[in-house]
Amino acid sequence: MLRTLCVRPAGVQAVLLRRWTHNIPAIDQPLNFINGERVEAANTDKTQEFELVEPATGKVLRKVQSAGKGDVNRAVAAAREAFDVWSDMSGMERGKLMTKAAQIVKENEDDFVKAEVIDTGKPIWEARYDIQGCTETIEYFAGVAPTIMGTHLPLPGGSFAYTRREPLGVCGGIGAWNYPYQMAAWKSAPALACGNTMVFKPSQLTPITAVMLAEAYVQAGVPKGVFNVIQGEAETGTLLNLHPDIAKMSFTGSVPTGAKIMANCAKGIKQVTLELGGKSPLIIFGDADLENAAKGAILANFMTQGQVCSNGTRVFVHTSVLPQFLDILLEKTKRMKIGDPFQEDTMVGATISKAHAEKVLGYIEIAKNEGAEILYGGERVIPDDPKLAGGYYLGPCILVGCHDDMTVVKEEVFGSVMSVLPFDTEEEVIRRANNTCFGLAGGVFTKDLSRAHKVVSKLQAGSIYVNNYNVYPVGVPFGGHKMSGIGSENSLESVNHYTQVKSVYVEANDVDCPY
Ligand SMILES: NC(=O)C1=CN([C@@H]2O[C@H](COP(=O)(O)OP(=O)(O)OC[C@H]3O[C@@H](n4cnc5c(N)ncnc54)[C@H](O)[C@@H]3O)[C@@H](O)[C@H]2O)C=CC1
Repeated sequence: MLRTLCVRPAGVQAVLLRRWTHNIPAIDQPLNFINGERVEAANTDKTQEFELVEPATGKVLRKVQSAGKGDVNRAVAAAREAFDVWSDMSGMERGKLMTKAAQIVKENEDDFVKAEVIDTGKPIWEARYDIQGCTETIEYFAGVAPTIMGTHLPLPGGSFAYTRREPLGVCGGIGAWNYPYQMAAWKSAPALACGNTMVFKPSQLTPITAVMLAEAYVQAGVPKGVFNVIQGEAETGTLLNLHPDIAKMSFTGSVPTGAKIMANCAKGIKQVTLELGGKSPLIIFGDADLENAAKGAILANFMTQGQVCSNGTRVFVHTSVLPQFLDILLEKTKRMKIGDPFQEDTMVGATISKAHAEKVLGYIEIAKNEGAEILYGGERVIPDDPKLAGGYYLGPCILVGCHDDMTVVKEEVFGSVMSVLPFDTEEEVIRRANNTCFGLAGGVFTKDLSRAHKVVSKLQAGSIYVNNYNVYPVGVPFGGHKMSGIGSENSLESVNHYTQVKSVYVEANDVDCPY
C-alpha cells in the first residue's frame, strides 16, 4: 500500500490510501489543478494533447490534454479571487499553512520521490535529495512570511513616511523538466509567502509533482485558488504569459524561450524573473586537492544525467596536474552504475527523452569531428533489464583534446558531456572562463584561498563554488548573470522579486502651500 495525496472533488481533503497498479502515484488522475481540485482541461482540441512518456522505459504512460484559453482563464480567475483572501492574511497565518503543507509533503515523501523518478528518469537517491531540499525551501519561506515588512522614516515637524512591501497579485510560473518539484517549490514558496497567488505550468515532460504539491497546499488549509497548476506546451505557456491579470512571470528554461517570455512581459510592463541556461567554467588549479576536484567535476557534470543548468561543463585543468586529475576522474566515472533509476545504487539514470538523447549524442559527434577525443563514455547504453530497453541511457562522456572554439565547448549541451581544457596561467584561465554569453555558475578548486577569492571576484557568474560544486543550500541566492537570467531564487532576495514597495507620506502639520 502506498500513501498518496488526493483532493476529493467534493472539496473534502484527505490523505487517501490507494493501491497503485503500476506503482505510479497520482498519475492516472486529471493533472490540471484549478481552484483547489484536479480537473481535466476543458480544451477538446485533439491537437492540444501530448503524451507523458516515462524516460526510464520509453513507455507512454498516458495522454494529457493541454490547458487551452478557457482553462488558463479559469486558473487565473481562481488565483485572482483567492488573492484578496490570501493577501489579507498576516504573514504569520500564511507561514503556518505553508509549514503544514511542507509537513504533508514529508509525510508523503515516498510518493513524491517515486513520481519524480517516473517523470525525470533520474536516480531515486537524487530525487529524494531534491524533494527533501526543496521542501526545506517551503519551510524557509514559511518562516520568512511573518518578517516581510516595510520601513518607517521620520520627517521634519513630526511628519513621517512609511513603506509597505506589498504582493504583486497573480504570478505566473513556468518550469523546465530537469527539476520539476524544485521549480514548483522554488517559485510558489516565495510567491505565496509574500501574499501573491500563482498559476504554474510545469514542463510538458514532467507534469506530476507540481500537482501533488498543489494538493499538499490545499490539504494544509491554503485557500483554494492560491496555487493552481495548468498543463501544456508553448501555446499554454504563451496564454499564461500574455494574460492581462498576470502581474509577473517567473520562468526557468532555455535562453530563447526566456527571451520570448520577456518580450511578452514587456507588452504588459510585467515583472520577470528568468532562470536560464549556462555554460559554466570549473577551474582546477595545480595546488588543488585532486581527489576533491575530481568529485567536484563529476558533481558539476553528471548529476541528473548532466541535465543541470549550472553544470561546470568547461573543466579547465592546470597543465601541471592534468594527467593525475584525468586518472582519478576516469577511475571514478567508470564506477558510476548506469541503469534502473529506481535502484538505490544507480548513479546514471535515463536521459529525459529520445529527442534529447539524440541531441546530446549529436553534440558528441560534432565534437569528434572538430578534433576532440573521447576519453570515456558518450554512447547509448542499453541496460540488461528488458523493461528498460526503450529508455535512453547515455554513458557519461569525458572529452579531452578540446579547445575553446569547439561547438561543444561554446554551446549548452544539457547532457553528460564534460570538456576538459588545459590552461597555464591564472590570467589566461579567467579570460577564457568569461568568454561566453552565459553567466550562471562557476567553480574554483585550489588550496590557496586568497587566489580563490581573487578569481571569484573576476568570474562573471551568479553562483560560484570554491572547492565544491552544484550545492544549493536554501538561503543562498541562485540566479544568473549575463544571458543566464534576471533575478534569483531560493533566498531572501526573492522577497524583492515578489513584492512591490508602496511609500506613504503622512503630514503632521497644516499644508504648507502658497495657493
Ligand atoms: N537557470 C536555471 O535555474 C535553470 C535553467 N534551465 C534551462 O532550461 C533549459 C532546458 O529546459 P527546457 O524545458 O528544455 O526549456 P524550454 O525553454 O524549452 O521550456 C521551458 C518551459 O517553457 C515552456 N515554453 C516553451 N516555449 C514557450 C513559450 N513560447 N512561451 C511560454 N512558455 C514556453 C515549456 O513548455 C516549458 O515548460 C536549459 O537551457 C537549461 O539550462 C533548466 C533548469 C534550471
